[in-house]
Amino acid sequence: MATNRTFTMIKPDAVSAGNTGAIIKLIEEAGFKIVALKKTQLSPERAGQFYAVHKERSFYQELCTYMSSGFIVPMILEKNNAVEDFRKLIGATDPKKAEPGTIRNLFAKSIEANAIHGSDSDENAAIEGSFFFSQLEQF
Ligand SMILES: Nc1ncnc2c1ncn2[C@@H]1O[C@H](COP(=O)(O)OP(=O)(O)OP(=O)(O)O)[C@@H](O)[C@H]1O
Repeated sequence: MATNRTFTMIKPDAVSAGNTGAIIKLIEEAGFKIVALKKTQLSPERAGQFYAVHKERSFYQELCTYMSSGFIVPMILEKNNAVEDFRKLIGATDPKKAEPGTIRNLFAKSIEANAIHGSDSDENAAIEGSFFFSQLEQF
């Protein structure tokens, strides 16, 4: 199961810019099925927990402030080879380096406000999905 799933969230810059629908359309057109979806907002503390792996990085506090600044749309997605294929679909962290046609190339504002998150491994996809969704919601 885990190898066919990934976790994503549309970040505050893209939600507030009204790009949620356009981004979900690209995700579905790329063959991903939506398993779970919600609109929510993180507190700075919850954002800090989600990005705890980055707590020694210089941008950590700024990232937590940004990620709690508005609504986000977390989702669990399903597709063969989901983690790798989704990282390709969203493109590089820095939108200036993201391939044309990728979600970050099309919608990201900066290396921080980069429109969307994608899990980097099957293990993290499962952990991150469970951060936002109960077992009952992950049918
Ligand atoms: N140099 C930076 N300055 C500011 N913010 C950054 C920087 N590098 C990364 N970030 C922010 O931290 C997030 C996590 O960084 P990471 O290196 O894990 O990138 P990623 O794996 O492409 O992104 P994500 O985990 O969100 O999919 C980035 O998506 C971005 O929002």
